Amino acid sequence: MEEINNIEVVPCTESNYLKPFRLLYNQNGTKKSWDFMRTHDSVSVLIFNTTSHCFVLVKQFRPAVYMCEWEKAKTKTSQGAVKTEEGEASESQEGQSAAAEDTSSQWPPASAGVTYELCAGLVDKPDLSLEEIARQEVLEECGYDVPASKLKRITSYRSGVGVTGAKQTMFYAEVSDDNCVSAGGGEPREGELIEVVKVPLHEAMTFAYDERIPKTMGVIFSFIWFHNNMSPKYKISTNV
Ligand SMILES: O=c1ccn([C@@H]2O[C@H](COP(=O)(O)OP(=O)(O)O[C@H]3O[C@H](CO)[C@@H](O)[C@H](O)[C@H]3O)[C@@H](O)[C@H]2O)c(=O)[nH]1
Ligand SMILES: [Mg+2]
Repeated sequence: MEEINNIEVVPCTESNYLKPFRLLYNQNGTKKSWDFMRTHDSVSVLIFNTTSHCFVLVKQFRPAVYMCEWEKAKTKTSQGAVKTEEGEASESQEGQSAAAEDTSSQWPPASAGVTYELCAGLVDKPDLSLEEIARQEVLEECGYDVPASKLKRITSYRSGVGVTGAKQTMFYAEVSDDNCVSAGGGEPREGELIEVVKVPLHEAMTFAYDERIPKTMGVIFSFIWFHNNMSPKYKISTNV
């Protein structure tokens, strides 16, 4: 799906997206410190297509996920083999010490960094409501034009409580093929490369609990929310 090359890892000294800080404080008389990142809040949207009875998800390459897989592959290489989540294995090269210098020989395939997610976006436009931002993300990433008033707020929660503590607000959008105005795929100007994928309703629970499919907690939670709140309107199979 993706072709990722010319990979370089460099220190992040300044960012529009993350700002690292250290909080020093006393808790019940004990001196403590905690390192955290300031980042944007976000919205996510569970999209259900009533024409095809499918959930509409996005699939994209996530550098942070990829680097976790790279760390894992590196450890395994030093033990003798490179292995990725999908179970692809390759023998490590002869002359391990020389290979250790050239990290490119240890990069896992790009697919190791691709995850299934709800359509989602950062809250980085102060003049827009959460619903408006969610509406824009549904249009840009998935190609469905739905009015903001049709977005139903599911709930909000803190994501990454140890590192960012940012709030994510989740919405539900019911769409039909008539609302589909483009193929989606994200904003090319922002360098977004997103694949729109459909998960049939009857496969949703199996999909949610299949650990071989890398995905966010939002996908799992929202499928369960749908099961609890939208059935019996739409029947969902739960043979897990
Ligand atoms: O280091 C960075 C970070 C972001 N971007 C740009 O910023 C955009 C952010 O896209 P957006 O759709 O607004 O946010 P997402 O990356 O989809 O992140 C959302 O979706 C994630 C998965 O659900 C959640 O973890 C996040 O909290 C949530 O904001 C990207 O496409 C890039 O264009 C960069 O170029 N470099
Ligand atoms: Mg996004």
